[in-house]
Amino acid sequence: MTVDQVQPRGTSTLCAEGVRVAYGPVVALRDVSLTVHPGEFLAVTGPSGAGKSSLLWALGGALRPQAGVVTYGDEAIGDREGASRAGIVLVPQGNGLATTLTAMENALVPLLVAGVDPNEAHDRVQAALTAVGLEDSGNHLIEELSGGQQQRVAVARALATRGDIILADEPTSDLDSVNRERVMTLLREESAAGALVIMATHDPEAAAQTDAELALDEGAMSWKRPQPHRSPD
Ligand SMILES: Nc1ncnc2c1ncn2[C@@H]1O[C@H](COP(=O)(O)OP(=O)(O)OP(=O)(O)O)[C@@H](O)[C@H]1O
Repeated sequence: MTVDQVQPRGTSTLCAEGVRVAYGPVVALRDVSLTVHPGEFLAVTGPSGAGKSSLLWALGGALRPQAGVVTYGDEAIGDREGASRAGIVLVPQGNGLATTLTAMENALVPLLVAGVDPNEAHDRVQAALTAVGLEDSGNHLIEELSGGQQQRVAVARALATRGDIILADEPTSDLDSVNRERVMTLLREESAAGALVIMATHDPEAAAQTDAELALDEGAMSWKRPQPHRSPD
């Protein structure tokens, strides 16, 4: 996919205010607040168990915080269905693909559910698979693909959906350096076209390619590299 094929995106701001997430006695996020604008590319970093996935899931409506609120524009994000309707796309850690469907089928499902014309959906998915270097793998079952190829299918599925917000949980963790750069370029292109992109990562080189870096440590946040527009604390 080339930059001029990337569609312009929404104009709303994603906000989290005082978000707390706990799993029973385990507190995964403590009082997390952030505001992210269209076109921003944000990295979320921190050690294993720091709360990165929990933050992405809360922002994407996939879990409900015990306290605080997530809003996208004027809309409160309360569940995954509403978030999906609002254009929030999740690339989950471990890719979330159905192993007994093909790569093409996995990426087609969300488009067809959203009512995209089947021919257009097919073209979009083929373009996205080509963009991640898997133009010949559309008819392969997910279980026939390597871990890195599966991860690229998950990225292609998100690209084909053309969401306003892409929440990508360690989207480059299984990739070699060539494919990591390919995926990072695609995510940067999405952000340059106005998508709001938030990526959890353990990879400092990937994090360095974003506009800002939010660090989590035992659920508490700090800005390792502040957002360009953000006033100092
Ligand atoms: N479903 C769950 N049930 C219980 N505890 C959970 C659950 N999901 C996450 N946790 C706990 O919440 C904390 C934060 O987990 P989370 O997956 O958000 O961290 P992470 O930074 O994404 O970790 P990693 O880098 O290993 O993916 C951890 O202590 C984890 O064990």
